[in-house]
Amino acid sequence: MQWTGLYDHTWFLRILDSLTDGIFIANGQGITLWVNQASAKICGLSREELIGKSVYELEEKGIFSPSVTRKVLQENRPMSVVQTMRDGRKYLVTGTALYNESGEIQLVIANSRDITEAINFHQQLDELEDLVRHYSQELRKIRLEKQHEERDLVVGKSKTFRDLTELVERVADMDVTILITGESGVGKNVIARRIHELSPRYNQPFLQLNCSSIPEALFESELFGYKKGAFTGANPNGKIGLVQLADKGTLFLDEIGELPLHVQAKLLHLLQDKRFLPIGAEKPVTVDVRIIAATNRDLQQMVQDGTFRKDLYYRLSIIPIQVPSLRERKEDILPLIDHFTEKFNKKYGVKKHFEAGALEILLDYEWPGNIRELENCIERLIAISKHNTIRPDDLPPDLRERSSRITFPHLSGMSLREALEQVEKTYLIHAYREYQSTRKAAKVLGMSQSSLVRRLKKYGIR
Ligand SMILES: Nc1ncnc2c1ncn2[C@@H]1O[C@H](COP(=O)(O)OP(=O)(O)OP(=O)(O)O)[C@@H](O)[C@H]1O
Repeated sequence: MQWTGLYDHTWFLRILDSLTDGIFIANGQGITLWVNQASAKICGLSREELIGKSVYELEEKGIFSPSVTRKVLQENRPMSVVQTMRDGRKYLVTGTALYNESGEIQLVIANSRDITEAINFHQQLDELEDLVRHYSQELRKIRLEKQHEERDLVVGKSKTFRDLTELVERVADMDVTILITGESGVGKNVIARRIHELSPRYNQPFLQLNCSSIPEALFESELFGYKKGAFTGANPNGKIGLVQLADKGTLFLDEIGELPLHVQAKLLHLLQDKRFLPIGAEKPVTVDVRIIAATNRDLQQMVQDGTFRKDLYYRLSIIPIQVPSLRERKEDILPLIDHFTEKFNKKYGVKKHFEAGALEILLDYEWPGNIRELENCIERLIAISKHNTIRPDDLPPDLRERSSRITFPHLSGMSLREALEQVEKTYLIHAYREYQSTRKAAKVLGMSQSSLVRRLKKYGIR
């Protein structure tokens, strides 16, 4: 066969027929002129059944859909579509037009390539990646649990707490900035550390800066560091800032609301460009650090007041996590009491426990200082209570008075009169707190207002 033989069109058609890709040729009206064997096979029809048919008709009959030839004719430009055929196989079909001298479409040539395997492969790859991500997080969790046997556990049983932990586990893997909000003592630090420990950065540094503990003038050098001789009084060797020390890891900025405005601007640049300029440096330093911020202040209000940058607020709060107060998840109080009792029994080498009445008061209290207040309270009780059983009258008076339960004083040498006075005092405090007026409280208690006022005075209740 001579090369010149290639110009014989039957030879061209034989070449096209030998391809595994489908070739489908239609004219400018969408009438099928010729298809190669592969294309006929893909369509599930014989060549004779296809030639002469309009692509509009074939599309309507569901032989293929969408028709790339129709799209090329309608939009007058090369097009690609993914077709799913009746046997479920998927094809990437690319259509191109050939034009005549007056610029009208003369032919549309569609090429179909089987991508079923490629798509399946991609899907399998995605599933595999999900699985790897899932198992590596599970492994990190197991490792954490093991470490927590020696260190502190993250305790909680309520639905609110479980939702929170689920959210934490989900966002740990996403390498984004997180803003944790919530009242003081709810566990924002604990959550930030857990996010880091469950993230792929777990074996890199976790550094923490409490922005309320730093004088304004030192913020910039603490976070971003400075070069040799940057200013008088500085360390002559320069200083590496926390941002750089936390490279590849996580930097937790607690009390972010305290960050001065000029440092807010620098932090924003860091978040946007992943680069920063140490004080006195000429060249920026590139870092890969994940920022987690926390606050118990209302940042939105601070934005409105002009004390916190709006752009930084949006940048930080890509994923906001609101940690609920302990009074919004009262179910967690008991497991936390158990946990802290065990922890401080171990610490002080004792075996103390709470009497039911004392537990009731602890469960009933509002805990305005949240988990920190609860933890401190349990530690104090374990450390200083005289007996192994901690009773209601061992609890701090403030806590007893704020509880809405009436507790009966323990038989500890108290006379009946003293015991009754104690009960009376608690009851009066409650009535007064509930109704906020001596007139209303007296009515409910079935006594005169003057007699109530006298008794309140007697017990020093204001
Ligand atoms: N789920 C929990 N299980 C066990 N201990 C917890 C839990 N959450 C918090 N704690 C403990 O409570 C105390 C206060 O927690 P943490 O410091 O994280 O609170 P915070 O919200 O960051 O407080 P602040 O706003 O004052 O910084 C810590 O001693 C911490 O170990």
